[in-house]
Amino acid sequence: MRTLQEHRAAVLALVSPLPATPVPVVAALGLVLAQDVTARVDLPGFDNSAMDGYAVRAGELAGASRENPVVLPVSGDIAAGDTTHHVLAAGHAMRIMTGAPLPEGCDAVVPVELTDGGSREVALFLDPDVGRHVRRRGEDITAGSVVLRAGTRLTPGHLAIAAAANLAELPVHPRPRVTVVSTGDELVAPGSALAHGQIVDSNHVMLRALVEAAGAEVAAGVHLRDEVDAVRALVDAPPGSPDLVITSGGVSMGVYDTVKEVLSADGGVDFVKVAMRPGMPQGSGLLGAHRTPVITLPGNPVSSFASFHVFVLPVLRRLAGLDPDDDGSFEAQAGVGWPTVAGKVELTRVTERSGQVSPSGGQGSHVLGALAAATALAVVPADVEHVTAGSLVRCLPLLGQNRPRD
Ligand SMILES: Nc1nc2c(c(=O)[nH]1)N[C@H]1C(S)=C(S)[C@@H](COP(=O)(O)OP(=O)(O)OC[C@H]3O[C@@H](n4cnc5c(N)ncnc54)[C@H](O)[C@@H]3O)O[C@H]1N2
Ligand code: MOO
Repeated sequence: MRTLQEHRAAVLALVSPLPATPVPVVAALGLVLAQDVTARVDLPGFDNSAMDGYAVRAGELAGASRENPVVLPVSGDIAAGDTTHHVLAAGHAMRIMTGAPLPEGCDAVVPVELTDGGSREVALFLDPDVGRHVRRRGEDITAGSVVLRAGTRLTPGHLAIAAAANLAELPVHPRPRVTVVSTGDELVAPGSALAHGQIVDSNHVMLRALVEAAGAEVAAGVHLRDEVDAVRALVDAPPGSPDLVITSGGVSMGVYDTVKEVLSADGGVDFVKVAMRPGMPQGSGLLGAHRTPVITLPGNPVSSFASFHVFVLPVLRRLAGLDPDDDGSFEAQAGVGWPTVAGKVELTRVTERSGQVSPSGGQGSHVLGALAAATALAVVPADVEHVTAGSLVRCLPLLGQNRPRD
């Protein structure tokens, strides 16, 4: 039997980061930068006003106050977006708006609230320092400087600075595209009339949602019956031409476990037992002549869900250009004690409350109630047989939860 770490290493060895590609800055949210990027312009690009008010020469307003205003003629208006090169004549003020370029000769701005608001001449009540309410060219960023580093997962703030630095496209690792395949003759779509022995294909919905919650894209989603020809067609040409195929079901010891039968014969996929609960039967490899990476997950819904978090998520992170190990794991205190299986890593579905974790309900690999209630998986090492209340356990946050992750 493999350890969880050994199988994780085996699946990670199947992939490398997807090659960098330029993507429009508006479409880059959540993607990972493949190279450092540098500003194309200074930010601000020109000296400009931080206030709606009057452009002045500070030295001409010495001693100005509400009681002793300095009155100057107003020689014009400058709006944001005005591309004319204005010059502030000595002994004059110009009306200026927030973001408008300063006229030559101006070294301070008096906010309109500290004036009488005049349009032909203005009484100014402020004796400003040089540079007051002025945003200097390049004070935020200078052209040619690195604004974002390779490896950054792009947030709205990152996109704002990239756009302001006048970058139309960013070199990123594209979003990994995943084909989700559920297998089994017993499966029908949600909302169907269920004949005896049939169940709803909930793994299909769950795995697609996990793919999206992990920041990847569903290339195609299919349900296959336990038929050799159907699985062989998947080997020959996975729908959606994905970067990764994930399957659920058909990997254990049953006589209708067609995924295992066909994919082992295909030669590219190894089926192994991993010392973990749930999720013992696993498979991975490179599918067919096109060598698309594939991870075969067990059919039991909780097993599929837990296996996704420990095997598929790191692979998606690596494809996306992220560190697979930087998965947001955290330590928490066990709020209660609970028994675990000896000799296998146990992935207990837990809920977190006030910094403590407790099992979220029944732990059978078919029990969806506890899965839906959980916020994390407690990763209990193989040599632990009983988690004692108050001990520290390592936890992996569940995808789609509102915990901070990059
Ligand atoms: N003799 C043995 N039997 C089993 C073993 C074993 O070692 N020896 N391992 C058990 C373990 S552990 C697991 S996990 C399962 C894995 O089985 P498969 O991956 O082959 O999955 P199936 O047999 O197809 O289904 C198992 C279970 O899950 C339900 N299922 C399957 N697909 C879906 C789906 N898309 N949506 C919802 N539910 C699904 C299915 O109806 C079964 O109840 O094998 C054990 N058996
Ligand atoms: O390994 Mo299975 O996933 O325990 O039910």
